[in-house]
Amino acid sequence: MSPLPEVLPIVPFPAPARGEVVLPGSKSLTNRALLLAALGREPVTLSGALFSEDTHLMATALRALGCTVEADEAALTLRVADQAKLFTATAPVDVFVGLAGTAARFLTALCAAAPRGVYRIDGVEQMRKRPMSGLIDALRQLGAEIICPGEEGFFPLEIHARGLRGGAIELDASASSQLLSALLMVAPTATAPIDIQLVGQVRWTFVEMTRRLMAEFGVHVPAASDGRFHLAPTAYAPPTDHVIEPDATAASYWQTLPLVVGGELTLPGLRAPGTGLQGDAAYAEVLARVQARATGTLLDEDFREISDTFLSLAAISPLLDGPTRITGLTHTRHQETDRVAGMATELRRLGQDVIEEEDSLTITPRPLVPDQTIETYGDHRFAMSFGILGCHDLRGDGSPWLSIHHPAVCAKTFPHFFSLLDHVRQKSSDR
Ligand SMILES: O=C(O)C1=C[C@@H](OP(=O)(O)O)[C@@H](O)[C@H](O)C1
Ligand SMILES: C=C(OP(=O)(O)O)C(=O)O
Repeated sequence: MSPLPEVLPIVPFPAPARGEVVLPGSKSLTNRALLLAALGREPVTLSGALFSEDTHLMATALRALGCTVEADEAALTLRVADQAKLFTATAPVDVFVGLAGTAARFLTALCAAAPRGVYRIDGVEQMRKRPMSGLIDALRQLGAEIICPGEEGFFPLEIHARGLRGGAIELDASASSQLLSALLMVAPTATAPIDIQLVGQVRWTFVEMTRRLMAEFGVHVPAASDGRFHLAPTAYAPPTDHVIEPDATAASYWQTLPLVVGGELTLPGLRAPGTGLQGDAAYAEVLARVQARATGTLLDEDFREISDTFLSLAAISPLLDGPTRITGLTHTRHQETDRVAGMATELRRLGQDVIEEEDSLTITPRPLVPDQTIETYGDHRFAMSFGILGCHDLRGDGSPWLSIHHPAVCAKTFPHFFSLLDHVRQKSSDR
């Protein structure tokens, strides 16, 4: 794969999209499965795994913590072994989480649950601004010693581990459901039962994914009752082999492309809404409503539970038949970037009428302004979602009219996104 340029002009599709798109494995499932495999005793092979920056960070961290992670990118497998060597280092261990929210939250919980050792965890500058305090508070209530050498409640962290002691605690996971997922996954390793009382709202889809994957790895956690989880100390019993589902969020770009260029794509292995572990599969239902709406009427969609996919729709909203209102977005202001503000800025750059509120965006289509370069703010989803918009043949002559600044940010979850887009464009025009 040749390196992507600093600014990438997107070549419009000359023909409707056709063919098959092989999706990468799910980021959320790969990083959860790596952690859960590390908590087992026997070797575990993950197949269909995602190979990207976020999963590389997770695998590298687990190796730094002592276990073996063998990666075979050609076969898309990750094999976790030598779990007995975890946490055996006598010197402090440095763990780098980059901008990976999953790695950041899951590894913080894992290190705090370690029986011994000193762990220094840090990420990139933007990661130092992402919410951590709910998890830090909860882990401290369970006996963890966590020092924040910078700003209290944010990375970098220094953890002096001595295991988790159990007990009744409160957790505020309103800023990120990953804070709760992280705690749930390590809670069974505590020396006594843990009761987690949630304070504030939680987005449930990714928590359900966590609970269901934990069950596949041998630990059954009853669903929350009145916002309370009860977790008894239980040993993980991972399967020898575990298959990762294709990434439902990554699928959203390819599901959106036919709305932009026509045609149809097949996405082998993608689970239909409600049939797999990923809530983002419900994006297909949003697209069905987009296609069913009467011209000129408002499309009003709550993306709170599937917010990673909101950019996929927002970026192509200039091409839709009426205004689009997208709600449920407040928490996305604290992700890779402030996604609400960034999306408003980029859509306005393209001439769109955008109303930005704390929790929502309302986009009324206006004629697209060509020859603009989309800023990506270090956020993979800006690069990919506007990459799909650029496939629209705005001038009708196949000439690029939209460019993406720093397209390589897609490496966070989908390193070959733009080469795959080229391939699909080629295959579509071959017919
Ligand atoms: O648990 C997970 O795997 C994820 C949870 C969501 O994060 P928040 O709960 O922080 O919104 C989502 O945006 C992220 O991409 C993956
Ligand atoms: C929010 C996202 O990632 P993270 O896992 O870093 O939170 C995302 O992938 O859209």
